[in-house]
Formats: sequence, structure tokens, C-alpha cells
Amino acid sequence: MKIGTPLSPGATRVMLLGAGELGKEVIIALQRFGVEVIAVDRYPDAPGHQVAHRAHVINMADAAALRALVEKERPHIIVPEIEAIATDMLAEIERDKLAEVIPVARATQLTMNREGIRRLAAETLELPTSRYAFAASETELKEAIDGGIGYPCIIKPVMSSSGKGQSTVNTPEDVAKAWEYAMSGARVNQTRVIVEETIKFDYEITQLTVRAIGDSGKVETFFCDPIGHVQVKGDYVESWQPQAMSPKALARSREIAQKVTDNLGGRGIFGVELFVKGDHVWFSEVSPRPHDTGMVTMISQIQNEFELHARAILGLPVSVAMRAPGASAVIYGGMEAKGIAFEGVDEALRVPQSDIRLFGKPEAFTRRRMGVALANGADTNEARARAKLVASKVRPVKA
Ligand SMILES: Nc1ncnc2c1ncn2[C@@H]1O[C@H](COP(=O)(O)OP(=O)(O)OP(=O)(O)O)[C@@H](O)[C@H]1O
Ligand SMILES: NCC(=O)N[C@@H]1O[C@H](COP(=O)([O-])[O-])[C@@H](O)[C@H]1O
Ligand SMILES: [Mg+2]
Repeated sequence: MKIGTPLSPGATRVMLLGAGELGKEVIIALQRFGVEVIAVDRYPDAPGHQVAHRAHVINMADAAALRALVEKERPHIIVPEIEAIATDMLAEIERDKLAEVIPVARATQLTMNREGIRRLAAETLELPTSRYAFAASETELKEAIDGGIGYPCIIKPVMSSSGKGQSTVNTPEDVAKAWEYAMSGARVNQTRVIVEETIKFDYEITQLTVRAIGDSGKVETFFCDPIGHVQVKGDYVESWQPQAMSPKALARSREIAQKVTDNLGGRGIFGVELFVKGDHVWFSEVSPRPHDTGMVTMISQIQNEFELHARAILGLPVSVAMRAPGASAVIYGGMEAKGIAFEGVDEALRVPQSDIRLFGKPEAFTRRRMGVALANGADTNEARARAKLVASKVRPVKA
């Protein structure tokens, strides 16, 4: 792989499939290493489109459209940034040696559908997870709950992310509503859900795990400090690093993260989501890419999760060292509007050791993530209080 002048023949060319807030930062990190980057998303002017060398709008779940674009642009490397992609086509592209897929096409296939990754973790790798079942109708769902999952339980479409279509069911009367909600929130047309036992965890973490070329010249595993987070309705609202953990729970988390990422393989960063109660750890799911809760690393680590992904992809050395305790808090749209601006940025940035990232999404929805507030502190309590204060001062308004 040649790293050099962008847009010159022979220099590395990377295609991001998905160009939201996470992809935008990966693009910037890649470009700083002289890489030519093509950003693809489902709508025009996505955050990553605004900083890439070239931008395309396609339905990434359309296998033929995806292949045609890859044949036109001829990237050396494809970096999936969202889950709604024709992953079987990624496997074909990898097999035909058209481009390298990050981390590997199989990892994107397994994680696109909750059934793939859950069965791998629980049944093949025999890792602890919540009890679970899959259902293809409301009747099957009821049977699964009565047959062993029990109440309260959590229903999610098998293909969705950021909590879309997810709800908690406390009584048999709630099941019909949860089924309907899951059907409306599914990412692609499908009628299958996972129902999970509710784990009553003390806290949950993201264990960022990097597979990158180490000093041995081979792929090695590097663990970032654990990230603690709070989720509301299945979507992250706040995260911090490091999360204090017992030595046993930390060791167990890393053992699980190692087993999952060893099995998935390839190079890149993974966000391994885990639930912790005392010294007990459950595997929840994994992103074979940077994680939304990992945005905190933009202020808490020397190399953030996006830079780590870029380095791992390019075969460059990585460091997972922390810089200082940090926290992130989400800035939401708070309204439905096309073309928005932000008030209160000046006041927000007066909070000590703080920073913000406004993603540049062209349209706001009430619960759409439009930006993130970041802060350092002497400890994570101080950092969290600052990040939340910063987020509260930034107000999206109609432009
Ligand atoms: N079985 C469970 N027990 C307890 N809490 C759960 C369970 N499943 C999900 N949750 C809660 O809901 C959150 C979101 O769930 P999950 O990660 O499966 O959804 P997602 O849509 O894939 O989210 P994302 O794409 O943001 O990772 C979890 O982080 C956790 O807070
Ligand atoms: N949990 C997954 C996640 O956070 N993904 C991030 O959100 C974007 C979509 O945002 P949008 O729905 O506002 O367009 C994705 O492109 C990715 O950056
Ligand atoms: Mg999750």
C-alpha cells in the first residue's frame, strides 16, 4: 500500500460506505495521512460528504448500485460506516479482489443482522449473553416470551441501530405495541425481531478494541480504556472514559472482546458492548467500526477512535494511551427542520476544558444527533458535568 500525495495515481484510495458523524472523522483522519477518500451515503450533503475528495449518493443496500459505484471509483479499501449495506455484495467484492473490505466482509455480514452476531457469540463462542429468541410474528414473539425469556424483556428489529424500533415490554398487554414499533423501526423491510431478557446491570461499557499491525509485524490486539455510557431508549446520550471497573470485570471484558474480535478478524477498530454487574460480564453486541459512545476519545485519548481506525486500516502503528479523563454529551436537533444553525456556542465553549463537534447534518429531527459536546476534567465526574453543561448551552435553531 502506497501512502502519498492524494489524487496521484497509485496513492491509496478509500471508499467510506456511510458518511455520518463517525465517517466524517475517519475521512479527516485518513486524509491527514495523504489518502484519497470517496464518501458515500443515502442522502446529499451528509457530514462526511462535506470533507471528502468526492461524494456519491446511492442506496447502499442495493447490491447492483454498490457494485457499479465500486467498479467506477476503484477504491483499494472499502470502509463500512453503517450497517444498512448490501453486505453479501461486499463479500463478492472481497472474493473478486476488487477491493479490501474493513475489517473483513464476513464481519459486516454477521453484525448487520443481530441474529448473526448473537448466535456467533452465544452459540459458537459460548460467551455469556442475555437469554434471547427470534420471532417472525406477534404470535411467535408471545410464545418466545412465555416460553422462557420472561418479563421485562427488550424487543428489537434484527436489523436496526441507535435504538430504532427498540422497546421494553413489561406485561403481555405491551407485546402487540412492541411488535408494531419494531416493524416501523426496522432498517430494511423485514419482519423479524430479537427478544432479549433484560439484564439488570450495574453499568454498561464499550470496550474499544483495535486490531492493528504491532511491533511483531503481525496483527495484534490493543485495548482502549473502558468507556462507560448512558443510553435512553436504546440510543446513547452520554459517555465517559475511563469507566472504573473491578480488575476481574475488566479482565473478563477484555477476554470476551478478544474472543469476538479474533473470530471476526481483519484490521480496524471494534466497539464491543458489554453489560457489567459486580464481576459478571455479558456480551451485548459489537460494531466492526468506530462506536458512537467512543466519540469521547476525541478529547480523552492521544489518538482518538477514528485515528486508530485510520491507522489500523493503513497498517500504521497505533497507541491507545489516554490523554486525560473525558466525557461526551449528545446535542439533539430538538425540532424538525431543514437547514439549521446553532446558538449559544460561544457561551458553551466558556466551560473550562471543553470542545464541540457540530456534524453539519442538513436536516434536524427532534431526536436526531446533530452534534456532541466534549470535556476533560480532573476525573470523569467533573468531565461529565462539564460535557452536559456544554450540550445544554448549544441550541439548534432554524437557519
Ligand atoms: N438485553 C438487554 N438488557 C438490558 N439492557 C439492554 C439490553 N439490550 C439492550 N439494552 C439497552 O439498550 C441499549 C441499546 O441496545 P443495542 O445496543 O442492542 O441497540 P442498537 O440499536 O444496536 O444500538 P447502537 O446501534 O447504538 O449500538 C443498550 O446499550 C442497553 O442500554
Ligand atoms: N449507533 C450507530 C451510529 O451512531 N451511527 C452514526 O450515525 C450516523 C447516522 O445518523 P443519522 O441517522 O442521524 O443520519 C451514521 O452514519 C453513523 O455515523
Ligand atoms: Mg448498541
